[in-house]
Amino acid sequence: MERFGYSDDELLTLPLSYRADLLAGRAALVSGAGTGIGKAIAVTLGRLGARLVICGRKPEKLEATEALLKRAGAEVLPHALSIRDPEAVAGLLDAAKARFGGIDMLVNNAGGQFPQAAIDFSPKGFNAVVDTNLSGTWYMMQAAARQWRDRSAPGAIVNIVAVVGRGMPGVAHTCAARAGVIALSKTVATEWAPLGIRVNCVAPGIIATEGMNVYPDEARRAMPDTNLMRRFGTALDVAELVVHLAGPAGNFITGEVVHVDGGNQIWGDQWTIPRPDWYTTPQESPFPGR
Ligand SMILES: CCCCCCC/C=C/C(=O)SCCNC(=O)CCNC(=O)[C@H](O)C(C)(C)COP(=O)(O)OP(=O)(O)OC[C@H]1O[C@@H](n2cnc3c(N)ncnc32)[C@H](O)[C@@H]1OP(=O)(O)O
Ligand SMILES: NC(=O)C1=CN([C@@H]2O[C@H](COP(=O)(O)OP(=O)(O)OC[C@H]3O[C@@H](n4cnc5c(N)ncnc54)[C@H](OP(=O)(O)O)[C@@H]3O)[C@@H](O)[C@H]2O)C=CC1
Repeated sequence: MERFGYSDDELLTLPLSYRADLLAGRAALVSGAGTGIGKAIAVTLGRLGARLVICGRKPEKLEATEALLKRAGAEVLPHALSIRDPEAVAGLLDAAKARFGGIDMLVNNAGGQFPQAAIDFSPKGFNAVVDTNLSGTWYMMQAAARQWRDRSAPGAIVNIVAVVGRGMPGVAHTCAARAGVIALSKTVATEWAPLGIRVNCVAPGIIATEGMNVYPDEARRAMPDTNLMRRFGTALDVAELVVHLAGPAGNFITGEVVHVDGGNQIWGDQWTIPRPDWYTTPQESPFPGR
């Protein structure tokens, strides 16, 4: 199988667009940091001087990112949990406070879905995706905001979502959850501005990560045709945008959804499951209008 995503050495050495001490003295919490985009975000923040709290369900994935962050000279606190457990999330924020005095930036990257026709979703499958991507992200946002309020400290949240403006056939559950995160983010950007908390979303298009292996070969092969650049984006494309929004360059940006998608929001098919004949061959509608 084709390798998707960066090697550890690439994550540590690829040139960045920011000065090396940009985030010195700041602490960041990144969810889903054991793989793919989350790992690239954590390592990029660490290379720029931030201290890191990293979380995800599987400790062995976090250990790999921890080792990489140490090679980058960053202090790191790994903490295994499911973001679907609100008490565990509260404990995570407590642990971050005990170790670093609190965080300055929260990046909600953990998430995922499986491709399936919506008509076949089971209640358990639909709920698993909504619990992870919407509820889990919310528990993290609220726990961080409460801590910032209680510390009278400012904070920045970046939520990783997806390109959902036109829907995405095959992943309706995630479209519903991500649209929910976008609406939540815009709403609390307003409620929390008086607390000095900024809230933004990043919507990646197709990004080369090992997470892409959940899609069938045929769907993955067609993915470069879904954007104007005719290729996959990289985890660093996403990570550098996160630095912009969470760091000092983003000080006047809140309530925003920034797409890093090669133009997929305006052009390109988005099928993640085989298309029905309806969309591939000329059809005469069996449902004529009156
Ligand atoms: C052309 C443009 C394409 C753009 C692509 C779309 C943009 C997004 C890309 C990405 O996000 S890249 C990849 C990101 N990573 C992942 O998606 C990770 C893989 N997915 C998951 O981990 C799961 O899907 C999950 C549901 C998000 C995890 O939840 P949980 O661990 O609780 O789930 P499970 O225990 O595995 O399953 C619960 C329940 O869900 C149903 N289900 C799960 N997988 C499938 C499947 N492949 N097909 C059908 N149904 C599935 C099922 O009901 C499960 O219950 P049980 O049957 O196991 O009892
Ligand atoms: N790659 C792409 O093209 C796109 C990705 N995205 C989104 O970007 C994010 C990162 O994707 P990517 O890196 O490609 O995929 P990955 O599958 O590699 O990353 C997802 C991460 O989320 C973690 N995670 C999943 N569920 C939970 C949970 N309940 N609690 C804590 N952590 C969890 C996983 O770790 P563990 O299994 O250890 O819990 C994993 O590290 C996801 O939200 C994804 O949906 C959006 C659009 C496009």
